[in-house]
Amino acid sequence: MKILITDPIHEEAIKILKELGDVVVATDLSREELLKEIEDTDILVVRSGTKVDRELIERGKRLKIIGRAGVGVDNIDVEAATERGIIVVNAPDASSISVAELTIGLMLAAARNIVQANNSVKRGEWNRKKFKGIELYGKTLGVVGLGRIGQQVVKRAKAFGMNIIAYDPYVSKEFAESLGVKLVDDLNKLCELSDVITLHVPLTPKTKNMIGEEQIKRMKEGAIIVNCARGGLIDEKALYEALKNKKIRAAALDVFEEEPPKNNPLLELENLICTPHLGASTEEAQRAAGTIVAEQIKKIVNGELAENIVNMPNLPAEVLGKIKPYMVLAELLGNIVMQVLDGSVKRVEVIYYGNLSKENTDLINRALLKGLLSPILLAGVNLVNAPILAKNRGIEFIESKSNDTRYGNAIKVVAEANGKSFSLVGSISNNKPIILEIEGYEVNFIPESVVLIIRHIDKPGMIGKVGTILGEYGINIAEMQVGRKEPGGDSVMLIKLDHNVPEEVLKKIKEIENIKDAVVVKL
Ligand SMILES: NC(=O)c1ccc[n+]([C@@H]2O[C@H](COP(=O)([O-])OP(=O)(O)OC[C@H]3O[C@@H](n4cnc5c(N)ncnc54)[C@H](O)[C@@H]3O)[C@@H](O)[C@H]2O)c1
Ligand SMILES: O=C(O)[C@H](O)COP(=O)(O)O
Repeated sequence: MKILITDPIHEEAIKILKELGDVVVATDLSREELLKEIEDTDILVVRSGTKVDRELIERGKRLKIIGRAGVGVDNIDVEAATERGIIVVNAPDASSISVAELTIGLMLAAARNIVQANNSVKRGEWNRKKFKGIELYGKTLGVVGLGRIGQQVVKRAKAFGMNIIAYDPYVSKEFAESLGVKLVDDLNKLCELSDVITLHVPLTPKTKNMIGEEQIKRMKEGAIIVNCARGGLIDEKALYEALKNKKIRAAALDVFEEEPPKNNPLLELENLICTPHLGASTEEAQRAAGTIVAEQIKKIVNGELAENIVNMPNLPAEVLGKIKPYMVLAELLGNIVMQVLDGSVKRVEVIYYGNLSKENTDLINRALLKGLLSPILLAGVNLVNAPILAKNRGIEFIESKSNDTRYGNAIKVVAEANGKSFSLVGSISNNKPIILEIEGYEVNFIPESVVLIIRHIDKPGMIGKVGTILGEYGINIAEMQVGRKEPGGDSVMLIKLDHNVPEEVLKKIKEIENIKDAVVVKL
């Protein structure tokens, strides 16, 4: 397995990755070299320096995982990766404290002209008047984005005696209050009220240029603005004008719209201080980002669920622990359904029962679709792309939740293909998937190995006839059960076998009088 690392990552992370495969560290590749290297790469590990676009992803025919040793995935075409079933994984918590500390550092530097004063002294000057600053104490700090980093900034700014307000439409007033922050419901209002503004939101179409001419116009005369989030959040032209005419006292940027900045007029301004995207560049953050992402990759390679997969819902470890057995069950149910229907599935309905119906079932749905598609698609179905693949094949997927407790925590799957329908109810017993109902008939059956599913009319001797044919061909029965609603009526036989059933044996079984249908399911 080839693991290609194209940005500098911590040596501890490289050590972990070396246990998994052949690591190639190549941090100075040209675009052409990168396009060549990716062709036989299984796992790509990057930071923000490598542009992982659609072209690169499509060239990576063997690519299965893209690891981002850091937070932002805006340099990765996650959509293109998802379509190919490539898992994108990152380390979202690794650098929050480092970025918050840099933010505070830049805020202080901007308020006290530390950078300009340092440069002046080094030039041989001693100008105490020119560099008079302002205190942060008692000033209002406007935090845009109250996520991981925003919260760390709040904690630290409180120690300076700042009054903190925040704008984040996705957090509650109560949550903000618990941090000692007053939430404002409008970005313009935050701009009007703040002495210092700091940005901690992701760059999305919605947040692009969120600080523009209008917002700057609303700001207090002499406000300070800090951006340690992403270039592109601030309209750099508007910022340039405001810094030049001193409407804004100072700006401190760790990030630029184009990195590294080329011919950017902002760099000529005395009241603009900056760092070259250093937010996460500390020993601690780099060790954490690298090792977290390497451990996540290790989990995925070992077939375990990783917590930080970007193109799948992320659930807290304790929730994941609870639903994991049901993911195994759902995948199994989907697999059985497809093998039984053996046709073009048009519609799949899943119903969750018991306490399971209260959980986030997205991952279970994905597992079900993965199980459903695996028997018919040669390769490449995984939890990431299963919903897209199902949609592309025109499969209608319907999920509902029931508070009916008759099965306990259970999953019912009803699917239709070529005018035929098939249903199964499954649950977990002693940590193992179990079938509780098949086509409405109650059973209690652990599905594994090879299962022969027979629909028949309940007549004396049916089991014997099937058993005799299997015996003639040396096929051993490990377990068998019959589900029926009434004696003499339609019934279902479930037979677990130690060996596969050849076509001719299946044909003979189907020819037995009163047998309506027989299918072999391999698990
Ligand atoms: N400078 C660096 O080296 C560096 C390092 C790490 C992260 N970052 C960047 O910092 C930013 C924040 O990272 P984080 O880990 O705190 O992210 P996060 O996901 O934990 O928090 C983002 C917050 O922004 C809020 N938000 C989203 N859209 C918003 C909008 N339109 N208006 C207001 N709030 C909105 C969300 O509700 C969330 O609370 C990201 O852009 C990330 O890429 C930069
Ligand atoms: O999103 C991030 O993690 C930061 O922007 C840091 O990027 P870097 O890993 O390239 O330093």
